[in-house]
Amino acid sequence: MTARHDIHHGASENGLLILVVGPSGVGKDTLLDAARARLRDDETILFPRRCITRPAGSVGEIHIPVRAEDFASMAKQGAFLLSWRAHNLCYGIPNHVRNDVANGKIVVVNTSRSVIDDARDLLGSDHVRVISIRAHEDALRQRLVARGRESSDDIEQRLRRASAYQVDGPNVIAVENDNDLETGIGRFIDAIFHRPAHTDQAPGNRVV
Ligand SMILES: Nc1ncnc2c1ncn2[C@@H]1O[C@H](COP(=O)(O)OP(=O)(O)OP(=O)(O)O)[C@@H](O)[C@H]1O
Ligand SMILES: O=P(O)(O)OC[C@H]1O[C@H](OP(=O)(O)O)[C@H](O)[C@@H]1O
Repeated sequence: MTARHDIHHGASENGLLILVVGPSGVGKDTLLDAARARLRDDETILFPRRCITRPAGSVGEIHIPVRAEDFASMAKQGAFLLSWRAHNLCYGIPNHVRNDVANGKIVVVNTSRSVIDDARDLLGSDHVRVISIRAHEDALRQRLVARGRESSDDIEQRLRRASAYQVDGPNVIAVENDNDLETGIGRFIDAIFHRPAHTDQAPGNRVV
């Protein structure tokens, strides 16, 4: 569903789109919210809200609510840099992000694993970093149930999707979010700045 436009011309050397990916329940929005709060004084780093056909006021992420009947026409009019469908919802990253990256900003967004290559095609791999949040499969279920946003059927559907994609290619940083939240936040912020961080990557059923 992603419109293809070439923005290689004129892109700033420093601009970077950071895609935060991983299976539902792994902690993407939680880590993003914490980083957004801690880095709020850094004008070079932006955490834009996503357009989602999910009603406003849902548990968790603060998003830009879009009516399902409007989403397709918005996508056709080029409103989104990236867009995809998942969990019976439509998601869009607003198109202004392309200019933010071209102007040298670091833009951090929660996206589907299915649009990583679209982003690389659109912005060039040098301007895309992928932060792949990982956790044990059993942690995903516990967290989705505790979050209480989805029905049990939706949770099972999300868990089935957990291992649907492999995250690979250039400039991918894995962040383990199995431990306490503060550890996960520290690792996530290190990955945004691409600071080498200690990761005790224990074996087990990790979900990339
Ligand atoms: N390290 C952690 N330890 C314990 N609980 C966590 C940790 N990280 C996140 N959580 C909790 O797990 C639940 C799911 O987190 P979150 O909504 O951020 O996941 P997500 O990857 O954004 O999921 P989705 O893609 O479905 O939105 C939340 O209730 C959150 O508080
Ligand atoms: O499984 P994949 O395609 O990687 O991710 C599918 C969707 O699940 C998550 O959405 P939400 O935050 O749960 O609404 C991701 O942000 C993405 O939009």
